[in-house]
Amino acid sequence: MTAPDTFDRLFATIAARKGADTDGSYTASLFARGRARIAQKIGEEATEIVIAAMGPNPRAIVPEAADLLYHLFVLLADAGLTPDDVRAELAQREGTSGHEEKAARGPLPLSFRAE
Ligand SMILES: N=c1c2ncn([C@@H]3O[C@H](COP(=O)(O)OP(=O)(O)OP(=O)(O)O)[C@@H](O)[C@H]3O)c2ncn1[C@@H]1O[C@H](COP(=O)(O)O)[C@@H](O)[C@H]1O
Repeated sequence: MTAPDTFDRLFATIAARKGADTDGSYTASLFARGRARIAQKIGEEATEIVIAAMGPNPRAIVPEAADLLYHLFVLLADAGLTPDDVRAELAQREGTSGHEEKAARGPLPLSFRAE
C-alpha cells in the first residue's frame, strides 16, 4: 500500500475537523459558518489567484493555489464528497479533448445565445 500523499493527508485532516472545537481549528470554524461562507471563501481565493496570475512572478500563484485547494477540500468535505469523486470525474474525461466535449454538447438553445 502506498503512503497517502500531501493532498490525501490534508483532506483526512479537514474531514476530521467536522464538528471539532472551533476555537482550536480554522477548518472547524469554517464548517460551523456553513456552506455559503465556504463558497464565499472559494470566490475570494479564486480572485486572489487571478490577481497573482496577472502579476510578474509566476511563483506567486503557488500559495494562492494552495489556499484555493484547501478551501475546495473544505467544500468537498462539507458536501459529503471526497477528492476521489473529483479524481473519478477527471478520469472519465481522460483522453477527451475539451473541443470534442464542447462539440458533442451541440449548439446552445437560442435563449442562451448572446445577441
Ligand atoms: N492548508 C491549510 C490552510 N490554508 C489556508 N488556511 C487558512 O485559511 C485562511 C484564509 O485566509 P484569509 O486571509 O482569506 O482569511 P482570514 O481572514 O484568516 O479568515 P476568514 O475569517 O476570512 O475566513 C487563513 O486563516 C489560513 O490560515 C488554512 N488552514 C488550514 N490548513 C490545513 O488544515 C489543517 C488543519 O487546520 P486547523 O483546522 O486550523 O487546525 C492545517 O494543519 C493545515 O494543514
